Parts: sequence; structure tokens; C-alpha cells
Amino acid sequence: MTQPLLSVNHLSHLYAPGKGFQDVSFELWPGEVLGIVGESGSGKTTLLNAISARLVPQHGTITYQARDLYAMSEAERRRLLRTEWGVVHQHPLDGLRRQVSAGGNIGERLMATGARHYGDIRARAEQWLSDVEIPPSRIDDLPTTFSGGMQQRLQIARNLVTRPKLVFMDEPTGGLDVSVQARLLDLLRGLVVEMNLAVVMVTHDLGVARLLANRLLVMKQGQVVESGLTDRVLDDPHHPYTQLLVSSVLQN
Ligand SMILES: Nc1ncnc2c1ncn2[C@@H]1O[C@H](COP(=O)(O)OP(=O)(O)OP(=O)(O)O)[C@@H](O)[C@H]1O
Repeated sequence: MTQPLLSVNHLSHLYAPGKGFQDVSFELWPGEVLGIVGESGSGKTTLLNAISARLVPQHGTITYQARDLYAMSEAERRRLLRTEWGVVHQHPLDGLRRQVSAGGNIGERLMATGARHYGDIRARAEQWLSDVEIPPSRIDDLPTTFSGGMQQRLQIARNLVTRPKLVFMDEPTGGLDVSVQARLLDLLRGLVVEMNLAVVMVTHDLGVARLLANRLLVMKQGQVVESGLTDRVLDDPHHPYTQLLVSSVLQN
């Protein structure tokens, strides 16, 4: 491919001075994982919402496969979110349907891409449950009966079943126990490579960023203060704020 999957150009959205993000630009290529890191309140989630078509930004443009995202109709953006894109929320129940079984949560996304045959849908849902290490015997159970780690794995299965090109993740391992987190990270890393997924991931955890992201944007008070390859940014941070972030992790 000779063009980026996603181009973000001079994007801004401010709720109030210093609250939101300002003048953010970057490109994302197929198969690339971009981590957005920075302290709480630096505008990471607001930025993620704007680039994933869930918040109309005040300024700037986003192009997805050379098409202006906000020149598309609302219906087209919604279709993208149901098919070629995925969104993994920090709190899994925000990204799952509580009243629908685990299998139904996965099958629903398949149906959005045209699958109609009940037996096939169920078989693929079972396969995905097992891929994300949920016993397929739980296929008819409601997600609310699952542990937090299982819910997060179900949310990942629901998003990836349509083989999306681009997935947005907001603190995908936040709020989970350390051991559950480590297994989930391994699983995610494997899936990202295997499916050649492009990912934009918000995290305040530099360990998660190091494991998953190829490139990082470091945000402070709504502005990108540094960007580059993950190893370069974390091993040789140039901006004093990045240096502070990295050293505060080392001291912990
Ligand atoms: N809907 C909103 N209306 C007004 N202000 C908002 C709104 N959403 C977020 N903010 C403010 O914008 C700033 C950026 O918030 P945002 O959630 O994007 O930061 P963040 O870096 O993701 O932080 P965290 O890691 O704590 O989630 C914060 O000061 C927040 O209070």
C-alpha cells in the first residue's frame, strides 16, 4: 500500500483552554500500532474519540483510506465502526451488549458484515471464544456473568471477528489484575501480528506501550510534545516531560 490507512491533520478539539487536544497530526500505516501516552487529563481519550468518529473535532481533518472521515455520511461512519473498525473500551461492558449472550455479542458483528447462516455464525463465535481463551461452553451465557478479564477478552473477540483493518483501544488492560493483564497483553500482541492490525491505543502505562506499540505520541496538556519509535522515545526521551514520565516509572 502506498498511502497511509489513516492521516490526521492539524486536529483540535478543546472543551476549554487546556482541556482537550490541539494541533495533532500523524499517519498510521497498515499493521502499525500507535500508542498515545501521557498523564491523566492530557486529552488522550478526547483525541481517540475524535479519530474514531465518535466526537466531531472542531478543527482539522482525518482521512481514512484517502477519504475524508467527516465528509462521509453519518451512516457510512457508523458502518465503518461496525465492520472495518473496532473499538475496545477500557470498561468491557461499555463495548458489549449486556442483555445478549457471549455468542450473540460476537455473532452480531458478523451479521453486520452480511453473515446470515446461523450455524456458521455460531461456529465462528465458538472458534473466537476459544481463540480468546473463553470456554466455548459459555457461549450462551451473558457477559455480566463473566470475570473482568473474560469480559475484556470477549470484547476483543467481538471486535476482531470481522477482521477489521483498524482498532482503537482505550486503556485495554486498565483495571485488570497484573497477572490477568499480562496474559491479555500476550493475547493482544499475538492477534495484532497475526491479523496485521493497525491499532491506535491510549494508555498511561508505559509497560503496555513498550509491549504493543511500534510508535508513540507523548501528550501533555493537549499537545503532542514528542513522537517517534517506541524504543527511541522510551530509551532516549528528548522532551523533559517524556524524561519525567520515563523516570517516574523507573522509580516505582
Ligand atoms: N465532555 C467533556 N466536557 C468538558 N470537558 C471534558 C469533557 N471530556 C473531557 N473533558 C476534559 O478534557 C480534558 C482531557 O480529558 P481526556 O479524558 O481526554 O484526558 P485523558 O488524557 O484521556 O485522561 P485520563 O487518562 O484520565 O482518561 C480533561 O481536563 C477533562 O476534564
